[in-house]
Amino acid sequence: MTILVLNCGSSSIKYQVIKMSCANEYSLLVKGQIERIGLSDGLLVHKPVDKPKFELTKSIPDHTSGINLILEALVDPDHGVLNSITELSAVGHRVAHGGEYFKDSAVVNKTVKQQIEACFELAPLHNPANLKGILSMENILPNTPQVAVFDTSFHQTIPAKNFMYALPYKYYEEYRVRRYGFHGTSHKYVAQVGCKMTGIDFDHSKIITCHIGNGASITAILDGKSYDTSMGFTPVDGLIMGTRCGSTDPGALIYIAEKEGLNLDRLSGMINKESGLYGITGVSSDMRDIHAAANRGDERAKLALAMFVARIKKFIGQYAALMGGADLIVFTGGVGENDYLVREWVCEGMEYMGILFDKEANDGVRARDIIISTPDSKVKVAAVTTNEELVIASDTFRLLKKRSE
Ligand SMILES: Nc1ncnc2c1ncn2[C@@H]1O[C@H](COP(=O)(O)OP(=O)(O)O)[C@@H](O)[C@H]1O
Ligand SMILES: CC(=O)OP(=O)(O)O
Ligand SMILES: [Mg+2]
Repeated sequence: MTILVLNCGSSSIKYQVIKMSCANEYSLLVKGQIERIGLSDGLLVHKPVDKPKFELTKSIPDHTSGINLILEALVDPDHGVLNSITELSAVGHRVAHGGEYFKDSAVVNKTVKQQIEACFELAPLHNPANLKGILSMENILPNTPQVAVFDTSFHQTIPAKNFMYALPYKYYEEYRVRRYGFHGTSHKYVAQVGCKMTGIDFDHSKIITCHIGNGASITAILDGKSYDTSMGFTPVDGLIMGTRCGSTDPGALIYIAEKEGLNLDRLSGMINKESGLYGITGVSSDMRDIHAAANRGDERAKLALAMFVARIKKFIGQYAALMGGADLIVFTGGVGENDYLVREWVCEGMEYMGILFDKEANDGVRARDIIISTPDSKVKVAAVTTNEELVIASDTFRLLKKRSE
């Protein structure tokens, strides 16, 4: 089964073409990504396994134009990996919000599309992009099955004491307002890889996974199950992100809305698209630009970095308290995998909870699975490259196989 996986993030599209012959046997044909969607210098990086890498810088205004660029690259005579798009037997999609509709991945049909759309207002930066991906592929390959894999599924084990908000109970009953959590596919995958690297038993352990990309979330995984997570009803809660504010006093938002006469739409735009690293600095939503500005002496960029790191530390502390400690902390996502300085700053001064950080092992390491705690550290720390696409391909294979039996 030749599967195209599309992972439409808020600022990026990651893709892979994977050939799967059975659940654990696969070969990768190409992986790539489009970055900086919506900024003036969008970038396509296309890395076929058997051919040289291809890169293209151009403005990529939205996800649809991004998908078109990817499809062109897949069949290009020089760096393509397929003769024709019709060689694809299935498409697996990452979908951010599945609400309480989906506890597992699903083969896309009319109802599934309606339910993804029903979650639009809960994940305004993601679900529209995810559905656009599905519809674009449906147009191009109307007879090819598509599977949706949800960020929220892994978090369905979170107990009510951690997923409920202390709002009037009727809003949970009437509207299912609760914490859902996101990046579940990634949190589970990197926790399992981190366990293999450190010899920790995934099913009997306390793990804190930090998925820090443009969107960022932290999860407490107790005995192999998601126990709490920093994103909430929507992906705007928790950590400071590229353009999202993360946890903020709701009273402050009401106050600003009143002062500025913001309607709910503009308030939502403000917390989702104008806040976070971009909002604090006015420079960029991209962490690389924030470092560059801080190095030039920009005080607000320095402040944003300090706030970003402090927020991650606070969540690690909360989750260690909630689980009675931690055996393993994992960093992943664009920042977690590449930004060794952020990893170092987060782990600084954490000896009190048993973290002995290995600065030498960590220094300069980007995009590599590596243990960054010293051998005698009680709490292990690792950086792990996430592979949401592989999990999505496996789920696509599993569901379509089951359907054909
Ligand atoms: N070498 C790097 N150093 C620091 N940050 C990086 C590096 N490479 C990527 N990033 C950051 O990772 C973030 C994007 O993460 P990613 O997980 O790809 O995003 P998304 O949430 O859209 O999936 C951006 O803020 C980018 O600056
Ligand atoms: C849910 C979410 O924030 O996703 P991303 O990291 O891709 O923006
Ligand atoms: Mg992402």
